[in-house]
Amino acid sequence: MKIQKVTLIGLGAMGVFFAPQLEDFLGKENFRVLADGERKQRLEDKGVTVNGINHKFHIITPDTTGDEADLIIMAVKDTGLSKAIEDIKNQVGKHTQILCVMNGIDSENQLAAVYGWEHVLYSYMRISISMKEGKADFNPQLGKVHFGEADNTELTDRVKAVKELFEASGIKYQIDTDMRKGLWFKFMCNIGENMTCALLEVPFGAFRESEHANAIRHKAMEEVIAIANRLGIDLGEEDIKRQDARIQQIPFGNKPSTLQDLENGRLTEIEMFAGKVVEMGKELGIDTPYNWMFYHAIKVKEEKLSGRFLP
Ligand SMILES: NC(=O)C1=CN([C@@H]2O[C@H](COP(=O)(O)OP(=O)(O)OC[C@H]3O[C@@H](n4cnc5c(N)ncnc54)[C@H](OP(=O)(O)O)[C@@H]3O)[C@@H](O)[C@H]2O)C=CC1
Ligand SMILES: CC(C)(CO)C(=O)C(=O)O
Repeated sequence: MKIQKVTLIGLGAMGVFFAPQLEDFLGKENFRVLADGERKQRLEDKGVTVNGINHKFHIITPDTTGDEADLIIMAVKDTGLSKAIEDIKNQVGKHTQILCVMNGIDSENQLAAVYGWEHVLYSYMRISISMKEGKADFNPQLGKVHFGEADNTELTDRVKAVKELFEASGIKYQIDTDMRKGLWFKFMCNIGENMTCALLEVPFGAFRESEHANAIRHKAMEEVIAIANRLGIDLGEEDIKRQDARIQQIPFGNKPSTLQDLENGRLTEIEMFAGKVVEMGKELGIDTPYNWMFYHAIKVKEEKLSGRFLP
């Protein structure tokens, strides 16, 4: 299996981690961005500017038929996932593989429910990029896409094919031996960090200085560990310690995406973060009071965005 044609849906912060290198390697015809309507027009007219270079990628629409991709990369937000799952329909052929690089632990399940696990690999990102008005500046060497089967003790043909593509196009990647653990570790960090920072309106720097911010972060992460353990995922206190050390190195003023969403007047991915923890806690009989509070408090912050409580 060789990947020659790639379709990306979601040319935002995470999408631009891949797009320039894939276009360089595959050529303009074989690297396509899926979009329609006003979004297509905007991407064709203005493109996106990545590290100072303007790119106008080859845009195709969801109704394009007979031109399936070997690989689909999905980099939309949770709020756009259901529509994106529909939009890729004509891109999925017999051998197509899909990487959905979103945060959270559920996007792969949602994709597999529609297209089948034979088309879906696990994936998540470890890099922070912020995109505003079609512009993003970042060092692609400082982050990675993680991907693979649930268990990668031995690489399957489809994982080898994606690995070969990323190597050839210079995209930094990592294949975790246990991808489900990787995904849940990232989820646990997002719950602790994104939710706490969004609730308290503080940047990552708060975790260097405030025992109170860390107390909330730790309790929220412990709820994720309790759920993960019940599902047989080997996450524990040592993983919290690992992240405690790492968090000291994040630039003081950086903000997780949930706080950035609120500050930019956008709805957040609260349903796939605290919402999912509360939902799974209920199903498994595990109390999740910290995530319950995050869920409802951040929902109120979203309601405030529309000016709902102005006197
Ligand atoms: N940003 C970060 O640092 C990180 C983000 N993540 C995760 O990655 C995922 C993506 O986040 P991010 O890249 O920041 O989000 P962005 O909002 O920057 O990008 C999402 C992109 O998807 C586009 N889009 C949405 N729906 C469709 C559709 N149906 N067809 C075509 N394009 C569509 C949006 O277009 P438009 O703008 O026109 O609406 C936008 O360009 C999220 O789950 C996030 O949590 C993970 C790690 C780090
Ligand atoms: C960039 C990073 C890793 C920081 O928590 C993230 O996933 C987010 O902001 O949503």
